Amino acid sequence: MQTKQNTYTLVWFTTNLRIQDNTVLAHALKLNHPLIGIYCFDPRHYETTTYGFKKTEKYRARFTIESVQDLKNQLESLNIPLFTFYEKPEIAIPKLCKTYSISDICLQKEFTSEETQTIQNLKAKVSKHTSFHELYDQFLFHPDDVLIHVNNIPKVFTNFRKVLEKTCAVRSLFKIEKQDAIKIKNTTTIPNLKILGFSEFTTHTQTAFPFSGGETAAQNRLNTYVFETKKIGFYKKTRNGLLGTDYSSKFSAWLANGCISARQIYWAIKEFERTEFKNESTYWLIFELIWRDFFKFIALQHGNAIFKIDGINQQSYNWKTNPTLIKKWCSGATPERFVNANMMELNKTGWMSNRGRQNVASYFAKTLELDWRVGAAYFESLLIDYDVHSNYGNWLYVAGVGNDPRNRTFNVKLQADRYDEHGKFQKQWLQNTLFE
Ligand SMILES: Cc1cc2nc3c(=O)[nH]c(=O)nc-3n(C[C@H](O)[C@H](O)[C@H](O)COP(=O)(O)OP(=O)(O)OC[C@H]3O[C@@H](n4cnc5c(N)ncnc54)[C@H](O)[C@@H]3O)c2cc1C
Repeated sequence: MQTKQNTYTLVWFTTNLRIQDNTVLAHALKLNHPLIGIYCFDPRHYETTTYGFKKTEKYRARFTIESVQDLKNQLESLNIPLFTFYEKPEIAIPKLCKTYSISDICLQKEFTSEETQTIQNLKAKVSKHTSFHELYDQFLFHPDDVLIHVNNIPKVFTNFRKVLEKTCAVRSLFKIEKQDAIKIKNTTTIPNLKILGFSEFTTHTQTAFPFSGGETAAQNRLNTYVFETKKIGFYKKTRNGLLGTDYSSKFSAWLANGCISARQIYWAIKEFERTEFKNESTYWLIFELIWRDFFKFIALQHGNAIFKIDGINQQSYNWKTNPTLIKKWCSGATPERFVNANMMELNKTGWMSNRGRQNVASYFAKTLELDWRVGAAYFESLLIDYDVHSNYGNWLYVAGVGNDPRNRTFNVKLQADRYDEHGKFQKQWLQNTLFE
């Protein structure tokens, strides 16, 4: 393709770390200037928060480094250089704009406060002549294709799902082609764990999430889980599991940083249904992807209320902030073995199953009546797959200030009996601690 050579388009990668089916990248290419990519490891993401723990712990930090390394390799194969900095975007990007003549900046459209504030800060610092192009790319169902106004998004998931399934289609996938080579010297490097403030570490031998970050690893997992092993065909039966890599898809971490799109997973499942078989399980994974969209639409609808103690319900409870109880929960030292085992798993691996998350969150917010935002912030710190909408949406839901119409409390003893009948999971994480 002929491109205009004097000016460049900058693609600012955030949580869309892939080249294929990347709406922002595709849009940038249409502007017909040569492309430069940038990714900023934002120092604010690696600071200690007012709750006393890091905003991002080592597990997600390493997964992000791996994802950005893979993105850089993928972009190189398209002749697009990726500049990487350990600097705030509002500082790094204006500097890059001064070095190169950048006419357009393309990025994923965001709608939560920290992200939008960073974008505002940047806009204030670059030339008025630079055009910004912000595009949604994190949804399964594109917000522009959803016929109901965002203010009228149903509060109950089932109603939301039914409307979307009836009235909305998932957009098709597109391929990004190789570009003409451009002569730009890129000497930037990807920061290592040490630079981000961590020591190197080895992956726990019993982790349920032994995977690496990056588009390549995400595509491998998609192929393995769906087509090679056909485990997708048993998903509904296994999804409440606690041990091993295959009880659920494990797509969440790659989805959270955009190494894979929800659309790519959806269309892979459709292909599987067409060529192999279709059953309740193949549908159920799509059903779960709609849950993911639900919390994104709730964030879009309610803005900052998703971070407020009274949540989207404006529901006041007598929340406690007992530091000893919080510490015991975080370190897996409560009177409940099942809660402790899950917290141990999280602390040692950065992973916890959905069943585990529901139980420990319910125990924190409903049984101990602790300020749910502290629990959510702890998850934000530790989880490899932390995603702002899914994390805060689920915490609101479990804490009774969100979208659960039944406002349930989990009985963790009964849950342990049901989902860890022989105590294998509890033994794995509680016994190990005695020998470490
Ligand atoms: C308190 C709490 C906090 C959570 N925090 C996060 C988070 O920060 N990031 C995150 O991705 N998920 C979060 N979840 C949702 C869910 O636990 C994980 O998405 C899931 O366990 C990831 O495993 P998987 O990819 O194997 O999921 P699968 O069971 O294979 O599901 C496939 C995909 O569907 C989506 N999904 C499944 N369940 C949910 C759900 N309840 N809400 C939203 N999306 C869902 C995920 O994208 C997941 O990758 C949270 C749940 C709870 C109860």
